[in-house]
Amino acid sequence: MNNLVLDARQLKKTYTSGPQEVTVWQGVDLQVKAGESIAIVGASGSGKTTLLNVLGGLDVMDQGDVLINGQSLPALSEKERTRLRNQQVGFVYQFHHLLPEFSALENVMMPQLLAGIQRKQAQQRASECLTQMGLAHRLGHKPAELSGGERQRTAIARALVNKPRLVLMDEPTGNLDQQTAQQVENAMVELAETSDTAFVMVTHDRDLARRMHHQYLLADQTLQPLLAD
Ligand SMILES: Nc1ncnc2c1ncn2[C@@H]1O[C@H](COP(=O)(O)OP(=O)(O)OP(=O)(O)O)[C@@H](O)[C@H]1O
Repeated sequence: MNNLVLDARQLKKTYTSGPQEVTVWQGVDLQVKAGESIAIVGASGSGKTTLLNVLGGLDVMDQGDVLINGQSLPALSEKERTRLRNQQVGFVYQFHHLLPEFSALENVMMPQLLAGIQRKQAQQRASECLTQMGLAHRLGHKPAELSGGERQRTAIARALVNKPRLVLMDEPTGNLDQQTAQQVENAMVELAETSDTAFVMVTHDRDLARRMHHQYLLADQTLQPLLAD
């Protein structure tokens, strides 16, 4: 079991709403191996984003344990968690969150500079990642000078640049028109097929979910394998 990248055990998350404690989900188990891709679908409000944030150490759970590469997130200090996130986890969101005043290349270099990698080396690796996403001709463009699909592919390149073991994606094509979404999806599916990174994607789109190796449904406060419909 040593190629398990993500090992989430018996997770429970609650929110306090006035005098009431509201359970978002409980008893959540999820294991993802290197090279595996999984999709999580579920209705709006079922807790998909909350789960992704807990898996990536951006939010805390009430019970359970999350191990990334065998390291238990609750056992780490905040500083160690930040370091682990920077070096081993990539995030892709529905909105690209690129820095507007920097070029695509500089945006993708950023996580490496934060990790202490030298500028020249960072530049080369960022250029490689953007080229892999079909953006070799857009390195110097700022986000406002890129199309929606190009921005999202830049965000994916940024998530991959530090060679993370795990990539977490929250509705990565949710903000794109159908044709652009299709192009970005194809790029993601190819990545998931060819790399040994583990991918966890939250999506409303069951067709896209089916292109991942395994599908789960978040409903009735639990995570369960999604049966074919
Ligand atoms: N900080 C908070 N305090 C209280 N309740 C919260 C908080 N954040 C989220 N919730 C509640 O937790 C539930 C799950 O929210 P979450 O955003 O994870 O759902 P989701 O499945 O990702 O929804 P969507 O598909 O609409 O993005 C919702 O009912 C939401 O209102």
